[in-house]
Amino acid sequence: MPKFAANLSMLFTELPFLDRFDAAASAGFEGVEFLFPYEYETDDLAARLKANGLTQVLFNLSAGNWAAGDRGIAIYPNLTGEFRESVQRAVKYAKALGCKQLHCLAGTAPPGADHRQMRKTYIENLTFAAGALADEGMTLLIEAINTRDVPNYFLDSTAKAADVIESVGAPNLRLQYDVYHMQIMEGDLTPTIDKYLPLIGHVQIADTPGRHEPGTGEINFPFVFDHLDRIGYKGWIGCEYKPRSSTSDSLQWWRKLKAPTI
Ligand SMILES: O=C(O)C(=O)[C@@H](O)CO
Ligand SMILES: [Mg+2]
Repeated sequence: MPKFAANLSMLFTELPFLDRFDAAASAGFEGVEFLFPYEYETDDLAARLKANGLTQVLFNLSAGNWAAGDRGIAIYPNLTGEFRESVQRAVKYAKALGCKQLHCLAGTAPPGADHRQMRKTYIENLTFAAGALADEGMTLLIEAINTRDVPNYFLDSTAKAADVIESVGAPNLRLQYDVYHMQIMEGDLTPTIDKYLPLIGHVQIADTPGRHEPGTGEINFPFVFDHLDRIGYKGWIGCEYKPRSSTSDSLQWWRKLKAPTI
């Protein structure tokens, strides 16, 4: 069975953020991920991880003003200074939390934007970030995101992400393959995973339509999970979905997977 991490930005939101660590561990998770740690003290986060024996699997570099709709700053030529600061800050948090993977959002490119210039900036920023993370034994991840939820997101296909990874050419830059986004944009999930397996550092899941738990939509998750085992995927799977009702109810698929007779 693959290793599953609870995404604390989406699961257990019935609770204050710091209490979600305890809830994830009580539900049987051994790893957690979330969007951003920056409004919390590293000591408080580290204490929750330690008390619950949890691994911090992943979080994101700052991505601009999230509440205002920003989804990354890595492609903007006028924000390279801010980008570099965000790398330093993320590495500081990651070291304190023992976290080995950081995701870098790209940003959105409105119609008429200079895509060639943005790609150049993106490559330069990723090269800088991958270098800074390599010094700490960490991996940088990029994720293709569906443009229905995030219109104009710069990185919107697995092939484009693979091309960017090749252009940067850093061994610690890898792909975050989000099954939900890629079902919307591409379908053909397991052949795509097979093709890009050597690049995949992290997987995330949600069903579609709705971005709810496995079993609520069109994706055959038992097949996908078995497939990941069969092909030897050794990374984590982040449960990055919005529970259709309560988090506890939404975890029925997970209880079944752990104890198939239930
Ligand atoms: O939206 C997603 O999917 C994510 O993985 C977030 O971390 C933002 O990229
Ligand atoms: Mg994702």
